[in-house]
Amino acid sequence: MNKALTIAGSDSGGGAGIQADLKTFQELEVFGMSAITAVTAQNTLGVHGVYPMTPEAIIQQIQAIGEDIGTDAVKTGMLFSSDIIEAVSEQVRKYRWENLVVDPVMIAKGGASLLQQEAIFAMKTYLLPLAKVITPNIPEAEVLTGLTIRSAEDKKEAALRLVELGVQTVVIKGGHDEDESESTDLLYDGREFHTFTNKRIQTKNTHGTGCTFSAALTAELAKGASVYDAVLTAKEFIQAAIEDGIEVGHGHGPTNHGAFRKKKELGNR
Ligand SMILES: Nc1ncnc2c1ncn2[C@@H]1O[C@H](COP(=O)(O)OP(=O)(O)O)[C@@H](O)[C@H]1O
Ligand SMILES: Cc1ncc(COP(=O)(O)O)c(N)n1
Repeated sequence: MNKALTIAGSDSGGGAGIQADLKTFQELEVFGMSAITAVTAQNTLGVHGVYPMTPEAIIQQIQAIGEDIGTDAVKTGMLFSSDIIEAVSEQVRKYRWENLVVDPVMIAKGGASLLQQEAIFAMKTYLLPLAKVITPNIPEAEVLTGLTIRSAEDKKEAALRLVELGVQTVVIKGGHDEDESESTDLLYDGREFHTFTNKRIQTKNTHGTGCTFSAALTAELAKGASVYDAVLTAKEFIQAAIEDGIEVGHGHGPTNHGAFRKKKELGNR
């Protein structure tokens, strides 16, 4: 069985972070492992508390996996501080983990900060150059490039700049796009642009969409898929998960991580 490791924050509400990643790995038949960078007290209404782990505790979790089990792919999510980013980058380099997906998580949907402002330098300097794929949403791509992104052309310009930072492939996600009918993700690998477009689903239940998308992409890379094919599957996975979103809590509910498998099983009958 192929293996994937997520290095990210815990979401007590179960829709985003480590919980979303592990559910997604399981659904895509990859053995999931985790190194927790921070514990958040979170539900569908927002983030109520953030408790970062020490860099030592994070390093030890990663080493426990690196020294014994190993992994076929790694993703990072919420990393919170420069110290954590530096520690994680050093471990990824040490184990030569090349299938690295960096989801540069910065702000939760409700507005809470999941990355300190000063950590953006460390993210760009130490972590992004190690990444095979980075998956910023539009506001994150704006912070990383200093550009304002409104049009499809702006997205392309931002992708070009992000590849200049040393990343192999950039996927700028379109969830925050102004387009009301579609959600388009843009892939750029330093040579070609590809777009992945699906119908925009009108729903408030989008908690954890970014985490789930990047976890699906990581699981597919762990199984040996090309980046293009992994993005294609991740896009299908998130579309099904949003379509079948779960009504729990009083705010932004989670997506349904089981929907993609259910849809495939129905299609195969
Ligand atoms: N309402 C929606 N309908 C269809 N796809 C969506 C919707 N919202 C987000 N997506 C898709 O979900 C994935 C995550 O995107 P996004 O919401 O931008 O990430 P984040 O959670 O990091 O802000 C992308 O593939 C995006 O196109
Ligand atoms: C612990 C943690 N990590 C990440 C997110 C971002 O979630 P989203 O996928 O909705 O951007 C979150 N809300 N909580």
